[in-house]
Amino acid sequence: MQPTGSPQRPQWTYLGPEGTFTEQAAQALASGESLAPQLIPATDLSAAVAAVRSGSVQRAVVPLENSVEGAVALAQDELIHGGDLQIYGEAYVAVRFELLVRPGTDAAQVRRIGSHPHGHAQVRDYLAAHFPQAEAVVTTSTAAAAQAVAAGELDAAAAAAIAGRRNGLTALAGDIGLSSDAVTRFALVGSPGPVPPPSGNDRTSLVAHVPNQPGTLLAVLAEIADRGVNLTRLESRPTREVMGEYLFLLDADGHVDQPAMAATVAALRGRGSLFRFLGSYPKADRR
Ligand SMILES: O=C(O)C(=O)C[C@]1(C(=O)O)C=C[C@@H](O)C=C1
Repeated sequence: MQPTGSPQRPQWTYLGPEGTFTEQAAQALASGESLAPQLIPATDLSAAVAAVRSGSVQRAVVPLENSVEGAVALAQDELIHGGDLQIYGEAYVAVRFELLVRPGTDAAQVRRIGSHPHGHAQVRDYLAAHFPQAEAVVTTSTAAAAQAVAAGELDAAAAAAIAGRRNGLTALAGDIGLSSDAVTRFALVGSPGPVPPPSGNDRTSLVAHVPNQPGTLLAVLAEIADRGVNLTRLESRPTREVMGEYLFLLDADGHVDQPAMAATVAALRGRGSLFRFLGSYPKADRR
């Protein structure tokens, strides 16, 4: 119970259960808040986003892209389709995988190994080399796989060390990912609202729609480049309407309150290419 008269703590959700990489991102983002949010695990990414859209929580933390496996398509699609969302912040989390088992399990007993699809993609080479006969079982998150191991439903999980500690598991092997330096970028999303003021090191995210005609994407990119705005990511996702028609997710350095970015956004809106403004927010990588 919160004492009467004290400010209500905001509620944030994240891809749970406890022990996911997303929880680590949520904790990092929450540590920057003056009023510590209450972190509530969600069963999957869509449930986390739905909780924001319904207003039952203020924010959701979702994985956007990984330095090894690339975009998290479902998160990109949630930003494009359905009710409008806005990005209020981002966090980078180092992604190190351990092969977690119940104490006493040896390698010969490992037949079913669980992880999130993005987790499996990052440990595929290790599993192929060391457990070629094992079945790769997809779970809703890496920590859900660790829970399933603790419950005896799986033999091993490729998950974060913290998921092992939370579930009483031990590591049969450590650092089993394709890259020891793998990083996942997470977004703090909410319903559309006031854009946070410029921090001096910001990113702006947009969704552009360009007709399938010669030069239309180039014209959008020229609006950005001609104003000296640095594009940091360009991702395409299907419109879900017509085969061969795409929406483009754009990330660029700068804040919509700054003249060059404001002019870029206005120009894209003017040519009918601005499908969604996803927000301006502080960059986490300081570059
Ligand atoms: O399952 C988790 O622990 C997550 O936080 C999800 C997720 C992802 O969606 O990419 C996050 C980081 C890792 O790259 C693997 C899985």
